[in-house]
Amino acid sequence: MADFPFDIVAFDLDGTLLETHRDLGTAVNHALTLGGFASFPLETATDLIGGGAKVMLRRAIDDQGGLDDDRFHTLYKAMLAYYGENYAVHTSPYPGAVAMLEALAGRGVKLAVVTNKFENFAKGVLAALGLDQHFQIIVGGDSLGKGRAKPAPDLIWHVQQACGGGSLAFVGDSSYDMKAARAARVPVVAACYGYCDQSAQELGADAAIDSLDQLITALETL
Ligand SMILES: O=C(O)COP(=O)(O)O
Ligand SMILES: [Mg+2]
Repeated sequence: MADFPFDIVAFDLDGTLLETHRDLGTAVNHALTLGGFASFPLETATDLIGGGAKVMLRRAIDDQGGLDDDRFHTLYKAMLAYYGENYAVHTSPYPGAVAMLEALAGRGVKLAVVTNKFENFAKGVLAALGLDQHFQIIVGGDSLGKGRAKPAPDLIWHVQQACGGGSLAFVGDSSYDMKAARAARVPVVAACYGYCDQSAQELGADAAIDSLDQLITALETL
């Protein structure tokens, strides 16, 4: 039993543990350029993140008039290939991430990642940043198959089971995370510094934090 109100803390990745928008945005821009579309400023990539790579490219292309399925698929594959080679160029953990993960582990809490990124990208980027060893399990949008990524509850239940059961709290930055946690019937903390597609109030989390330094106290007072 952990010396903490939760046995397991599961984290979203993009916009929660890692600042990934520059590398994701560069990969989208690579595909947009190949397709003859205008690229966009990397800072605005934050608005496209949350639903996984395909949703991200679809939103960027639909903003410029859309594309037929075959050509979209070609650009999507090019984007994934580019990202797979360049996912840790301008990606870093948010301030306080490592200290917070170590503090939770020191209190006997099991840690997991539940992202809508592809599992191999999530594992690759965490390994490149030297963070993978903190986690008992890392799952992505493709880990359980179609229709089981967030906002479905399945990935959260999967990591809960893989960690041996027990109480779980979830931490995420987007409406996908809030809906998945609600569907899984677990408490959720909103990372308001992330790529939130809604205000803290609209996200309707059980607690909200402005930095990862605030997470442990937020979880203790849920
Ligand atoms: O890459 C995305 O769009 C989503 O990733 P996340 O679930 O880690 O936020
Ligand atoms: Mg996110």
